[in-house]
Amino acid sequence: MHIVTISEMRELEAQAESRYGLTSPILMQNAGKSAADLFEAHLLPTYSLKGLKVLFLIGPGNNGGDGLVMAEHLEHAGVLISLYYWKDKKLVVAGEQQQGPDIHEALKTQIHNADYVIDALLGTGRSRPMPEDMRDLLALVKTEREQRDDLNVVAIDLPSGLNADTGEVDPGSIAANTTITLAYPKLGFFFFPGRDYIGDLAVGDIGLPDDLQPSSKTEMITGQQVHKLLPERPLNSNKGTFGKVMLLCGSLPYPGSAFLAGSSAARVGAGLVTLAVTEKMLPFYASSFHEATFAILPEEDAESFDRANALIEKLAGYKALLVGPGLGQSANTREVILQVLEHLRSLPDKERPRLVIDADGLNNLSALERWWTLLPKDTVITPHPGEMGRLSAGIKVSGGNIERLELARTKAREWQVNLVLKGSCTILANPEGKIRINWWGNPALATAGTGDVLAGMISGFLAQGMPSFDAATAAVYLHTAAADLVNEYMNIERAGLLASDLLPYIPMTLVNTEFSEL
Ligand SMILES: NC(=O)C1=CN([C@@H]2O[C@H](COP(=O)(O)OP(=O)(O)OC[C@H]3O[C@@H](n4cnc5c(N)ncnc54)[C@H](OP(=O)(O)O)[C@@H]3O)[C@@H](O)[C@H]2O)[C@@H](O)CC1
Ligand SMILES: [K+]
Repeated sequence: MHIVTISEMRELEAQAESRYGLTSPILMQNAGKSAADLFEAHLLPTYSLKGLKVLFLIGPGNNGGDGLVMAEHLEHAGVLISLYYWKDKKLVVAGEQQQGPDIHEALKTQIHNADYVIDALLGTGRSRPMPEDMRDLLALVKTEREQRDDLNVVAIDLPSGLNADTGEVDPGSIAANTTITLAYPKLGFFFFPGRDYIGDLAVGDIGLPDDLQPSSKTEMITGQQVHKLLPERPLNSNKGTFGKVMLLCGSLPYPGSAFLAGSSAARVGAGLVTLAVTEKMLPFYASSFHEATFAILPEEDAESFDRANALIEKLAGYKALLVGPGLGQSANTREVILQVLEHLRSLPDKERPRLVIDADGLNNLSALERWWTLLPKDTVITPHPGEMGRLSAGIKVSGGNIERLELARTKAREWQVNLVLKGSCTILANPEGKIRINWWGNPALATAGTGDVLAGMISGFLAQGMPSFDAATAAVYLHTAAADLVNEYMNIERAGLLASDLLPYIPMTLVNTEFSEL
């Protein structure tokens, strides 16, 4: 699904009118109806609309207009509606305009009684800081919600005061429990602080014709998209059908990473997983990872040439190679990586295993001048912000702010790689400047070994012949989906997820994509 900026959204609106006669009032009718439908279908699984108390905060522009249309639909469905028009300071309860000197007190009562407050004050037309009286209004809602957690705030299009391009927020903005955005998610939703203000995201349909598409090259990854990307599983198949993946991972202080990455490759459906390990490490893996096969390499103090060659000799017939997790950063190991890269570059396209480089693979690379010139075509790299900083000559990279986006786009082009810049809302960028962003994040993933799982999943998809950018896309989405399942089924509310908990849930995430709403 496209992600749009404010100007891209305006351009679409203009085209809708000039090419299809879809004027602003028509779009607004569609928007308000769609918001009401989403409210009913998704927001109220446990309530009925009849008798529900909903207060609408109505702003001066079209965002307020959307709110009014939504209110009308909900009123027909039996919702008890009150409307507060911010600009005119007018309060209407059940169709009656409230009179009297103290509208402010009457408004406070409405907020106190409401089940839901709909924030339809400002949308994409926000052009300056919020006036004090709008901040005060939202502060009343915020205070009330602090008193009782059964008050829900639903933002129409976006939480008022949020900058839809950058994710910056006004000091008066309040976080929504749910945002019903119209037509397409806005870029600012994916970056902090904005990300924290969106709550659950639903996307309303404003009736734009299918062939009217935004010019943006930025997409939000959706389950439906991933479902289409996943490889077929024909009946007439054997383990060769789904490809072999080789892992150059793990070393004495970090043995677990090869297990985690290899298991993840198998869990997304790779036909065969081979760990390239030394004889010293073999007993550990042979006893913990029964399904793996092994390529035995010389010990780590052997000549790098011999270590690399032992791997290269075994690589024929493999469709994917993962290098890095737990590998260590000795000069000898760096030499091994260099020789393996040289070998991969020398192979014809069809015979070349597709490469994923993660963790110590990246740390080793970043010690080299112009490291990106050493990579074979179609490589995927998966840095977290710290690794990204090292790869980019020491610049500081944030975990979730907007400047990550341009950095990812620029570097993927310059380095000619498929870049997975991890963080909250992981960003993927390909050499052609295409961007995909993962909306879903899960703080429980901030624990050791989850990166190994992600890298393993990517390599498992590559083994099945998926193009590199798509393999990374599917893996990133399913990785957070697996964490959500762990939270749900293991009842993990806050912390305590182990990377290995993800493994048994990965297959379920593949199936679930078929039924995902977004
Ligand atoms: N695009 C589409 O296709 C569709 C868009 N739709 C909807 O329209 C929304 C965009 O509508 P919009 O352009 O009217 O802007 P909106 O956000 O309602 O506010 C503008 C008003 O607020 C004012 N104002 C500005 N800043 C302010 C501030 N800080 N504090 C106070 N006031 C401020 C400004 O007034 P002025 O600057 O003139 O004083 C103006 O009156 C979009 O988010 C979506 O909900 C849908 O209906 C369907 C199709
Ligand atoms: K709003």
